[in-house]
Amino acid sequence: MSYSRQSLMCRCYGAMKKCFVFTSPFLLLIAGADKDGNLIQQKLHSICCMVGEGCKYLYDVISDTFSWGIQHVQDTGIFDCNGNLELRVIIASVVLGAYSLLLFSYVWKSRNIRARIRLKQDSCRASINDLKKNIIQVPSKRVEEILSCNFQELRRRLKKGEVTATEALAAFQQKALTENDRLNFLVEPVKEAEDLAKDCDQKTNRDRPLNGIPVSIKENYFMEGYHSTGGMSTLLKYGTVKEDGVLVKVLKHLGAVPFVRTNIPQLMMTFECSNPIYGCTVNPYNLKRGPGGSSGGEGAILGAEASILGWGSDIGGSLRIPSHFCGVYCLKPTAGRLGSKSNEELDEGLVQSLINPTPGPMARDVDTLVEAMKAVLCPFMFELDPEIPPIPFNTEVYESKKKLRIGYYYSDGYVTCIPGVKRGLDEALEGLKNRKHELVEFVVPDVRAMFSELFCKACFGDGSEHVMNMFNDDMVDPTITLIVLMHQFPKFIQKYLSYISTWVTNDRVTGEQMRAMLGVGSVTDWWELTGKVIEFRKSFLQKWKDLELDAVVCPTFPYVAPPTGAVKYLIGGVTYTTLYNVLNFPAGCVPVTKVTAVDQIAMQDYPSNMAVEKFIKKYFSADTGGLPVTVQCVGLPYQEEMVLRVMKEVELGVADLKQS
Ligand SMILES: CCCCCCCCCCCCCCCCCC(=O)NCCO
Repeated sequence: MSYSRQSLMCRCYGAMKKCFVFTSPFLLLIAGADKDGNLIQQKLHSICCMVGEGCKYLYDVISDTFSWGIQHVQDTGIFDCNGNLELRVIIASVVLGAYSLLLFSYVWKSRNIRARIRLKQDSCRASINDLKKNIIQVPSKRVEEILSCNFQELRRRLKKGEVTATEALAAFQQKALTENDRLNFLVEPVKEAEDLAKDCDQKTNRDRPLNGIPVSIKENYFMEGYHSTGGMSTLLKYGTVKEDGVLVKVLKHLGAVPFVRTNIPQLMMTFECSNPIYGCTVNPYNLKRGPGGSSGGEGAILGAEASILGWGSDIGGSLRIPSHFCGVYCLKPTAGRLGSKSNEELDEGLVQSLINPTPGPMARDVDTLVEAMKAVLCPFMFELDPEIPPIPFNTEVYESKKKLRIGYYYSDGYVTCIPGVKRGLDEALEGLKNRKHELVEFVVPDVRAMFSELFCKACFGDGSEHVMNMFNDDMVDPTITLIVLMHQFPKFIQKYLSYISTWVTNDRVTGEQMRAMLGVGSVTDWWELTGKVIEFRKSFLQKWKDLELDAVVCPTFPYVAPPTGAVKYLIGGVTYTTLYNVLNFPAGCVPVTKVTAVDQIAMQDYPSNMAVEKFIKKYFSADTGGLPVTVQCVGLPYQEEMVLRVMKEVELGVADLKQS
């Protein structure tokens, strides 16, 4: 699908609107001015003085522009401003008329957007209700029996014919429908699931590696006949996808049964899970809190045990953050290992290729992730997408008994982890030590610069223009209203606001991030940014090599699931995950513990210098009991098998600790 025509129209419309909105006040001022423009200038001055000293610069700019406007009008002699009332009335009427037109077009557009959203919502609701009515009836005891199987056990039973694929599907559909009423992780059920399951029940198909395993799929994955919107209703206009993406084709080929499509945040660049089409998903452990994002629907469905294997994607933490918030396992592969033709990233035709997203599996134990990776890294996928390096799963690395040298860190130097998260890492490290692995302290480089100067500049290198064009024809979810609103201002005002925000938050990263989102200026700047990313990767790799590490274990995120709607105050935490996207290192998450009452009391000593720390203190000192904590295991590029091995070691080590 190509967005170029829409993009051009949006750009023209957006530019015209901006031009008009920002120049018309000046026209009105001119219309209302006396001969020298004094009256209005005086008013402006007193308003700016009232707002405060900080506005002096703004006043100067406006005042200069205004004087220039008056002068220009007088010089050209087009309008006589010397008290000619009629002319002023004409200017004022034209401006107000144009404003009314703008208002009308806004109302008209909103109406269309709402209608488009309602249509999709109605069709999703109808699909869910249809499934509720027509679901294959399986006795509840049988459902419980199926749901209590782990992946290996379910696969064994399916293979032996002790459980049919149709029964397995019905069990997970039932569970998903029930849990969805409480958590809202469903976008829509997959209608063909029953046919796929029936096909799996043919005896000849039983040997396929994932035969009959129901899998949940994030909404941005391409599936024939389904919309892939990333929560942007404007993309509904392009209709449903015409062909399955690579991973969906591979999963079906392996016998998996995609049975539901799950929710995401609008734009997929935040870790809330809310958008104007499908609504807000909540956390299975605490309904007032979010499941994370952007693969938040996957986090919630797996956390609620209504799926056994899910597929999400990650460019800044979107697999790892929901895993951490919902207490499930995930693997973010090296971008490239599973290719790039599986899911919608909202930028097809306009691709940022410096920091790449990657699809990846989510599950309820390490073994499932291992089996999923073993299965999909197959000749069928390598043939389907020759750009994927034909590297099958390296069982030798995964099963090796060699003792490992593992780096660790408790802090990346920016946002301090809350006590529950630190304790989680303590336990993981103790488990690893007990299993005779060598632990080495690892100091990560300056993540503040990495986040704003590399991650945000790369991801929003066009000054957020592409996404803002899409918002011209969409509703904005309340979770990102502030940041989208800010991008409506001219760049110089955004820059001004970024400095104010650094001062208000006592945190230079917030301002730097805002400026980074204004984009890079030229191709030379982009090349310079590319050079910086390469240099950062090189020096990080050197540090890793100097310490002769096999892997690194560290916090996944500095805090646990936040209240819904609070992410906008807590963005800073994301440096723990974005680091490994900038580096393009594979990373996976293992649940290790849950927040306790003691952890909550220990929040008293949490720092509160920067605004983000104050918010963390506010949101995580209470009501966090029982929320899951994971640790992040990291490996070198294309060493997913090593990451999985370390994850398994952590899983076993922590289990041993709990038993002793
Ligand atoms: C101009 C409007 C932009 C609004 C979006 C809000 C931007 C917040 C600043 C960036 C923070 C980055 C968070 C990253 C979250 C994870 C994203 C991710 O991995 N997405 C996966 C897509 O497959």
